[in-house]
Amino acid sequence: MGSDKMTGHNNNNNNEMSDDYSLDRVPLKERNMGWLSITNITFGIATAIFYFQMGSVMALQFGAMNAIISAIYAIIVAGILGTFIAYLSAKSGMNVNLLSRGGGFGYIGASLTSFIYATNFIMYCALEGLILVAAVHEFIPTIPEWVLILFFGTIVIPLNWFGIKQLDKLQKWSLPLFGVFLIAAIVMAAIQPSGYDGTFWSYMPEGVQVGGTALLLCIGMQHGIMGLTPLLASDYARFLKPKDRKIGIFAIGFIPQIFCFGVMGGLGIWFGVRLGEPNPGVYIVLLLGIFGVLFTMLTQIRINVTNIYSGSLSLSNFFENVFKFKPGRRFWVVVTGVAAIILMLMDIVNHLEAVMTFQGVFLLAWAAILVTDAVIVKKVLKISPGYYEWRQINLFKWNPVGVVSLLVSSIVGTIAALGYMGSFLQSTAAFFASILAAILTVIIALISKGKYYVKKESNDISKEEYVA
Ligand SMILES: Nc1nc2[nH]cnc2c(=O)[nH]1
Repeated sequence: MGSDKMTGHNNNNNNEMSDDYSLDRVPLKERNMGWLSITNITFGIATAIFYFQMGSVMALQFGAMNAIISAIYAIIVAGILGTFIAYLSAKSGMNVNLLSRGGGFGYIGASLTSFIYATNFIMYCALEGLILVAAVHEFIPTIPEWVLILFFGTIVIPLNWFGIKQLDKLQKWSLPLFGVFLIAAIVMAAIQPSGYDGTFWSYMPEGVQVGGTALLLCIGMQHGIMGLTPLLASDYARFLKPKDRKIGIFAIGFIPQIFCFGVMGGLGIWFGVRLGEPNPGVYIVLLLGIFGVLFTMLTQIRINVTNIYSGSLSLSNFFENVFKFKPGRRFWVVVTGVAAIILMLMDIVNHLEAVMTFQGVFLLAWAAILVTDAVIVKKVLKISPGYYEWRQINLFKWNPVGVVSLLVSSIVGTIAALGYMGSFLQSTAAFFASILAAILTVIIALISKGKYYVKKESNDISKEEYVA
């Protein structure tokens, strides 16, 4: 795609798969996707029934109003971060793996983030796959679970073969079907007698009130996943047409958060309260029968295709940076899929709570560092280049700005999130870790005078791609 000259490395794999760009920015002339197409791809994540579950569990345990307030908080924080990150990606043509290289981490520093990010997608892929396997197994218990794991684990691999254009088609065609199933589920729930007499938002379990500990616990649950959606918007926003940028960054960065936490989470609250059941795997099948299984199949395949896509991009970046190993994105699609299958077969996903807690803190802090670096270090203080360098030849291996900020904030935040610093900090750990990460980013950038961002300034980046 003519980008070899720019990267200084051989990009045969990219040439074969014209829409790959796993190790390279998307060149300006290839940024040709409309905002609606890209927003639609990110809806693959937003339609996951995981968000039903979040809403239902929070409402039944901590009260509907606390669940609603925490959802509004999640939409605002994740939406603001997502919009900024979508802007950086649309301007530079890079996803967060590439942005991190010149955005405060250095190229080995950025491989650290890529690796943790990749493991997160593999774990989510296994988690989402197991939800699907459980629903199908419940309906057809004669098929052994391991067969279902192999089948549904494998099916997402070919669905990722042709990159972003294939994702676009898949999400586009399956969205109307999702809409039909969703409306059917809402109608079926509405015509059933409600398990709760009042309006759904007034539901409160015994002894729980609005605000206080119950609200903090809801916020703590939201923190577990809020960092991920803003970051992964970048895998898709980098393909945005420049002329769609104004509306596009908002559509890609903010609207999916409204859908995840607001619409799906809100429906989860309503279903949970109405049916008195926290598990959508149970109530969707109760409401729709065999169609409930098909609905689950659809939502889980939609989300797992995006998990495999983002996972493969992150693994490509890690192995290129650290081992100079560049077998092409498709190789990493297979590795991500197989790793998720192994996690499912070994049944260890449900024993990774501490790891998931760490990931939640880490992802929000990482998003905060990227945004702080762009807005404060690049734009206000102007102590690092106004563009994002991604070529190893021009980069230092490590930049303490992002690496130290992320390690310190994630470690402190995880200790707090695991409950070692009291119950207030347990629920708010990811938020405070991201504030700490932002402050450290500015302090370390000032102390190091931005020395470790680039070895030498480039003069071949178009002004159009500068973010500051
Ligand atoms: N990207 C992503 N976000 C999620 N949020 C909740 N579940 C998931 C998932 O499997 N993948």
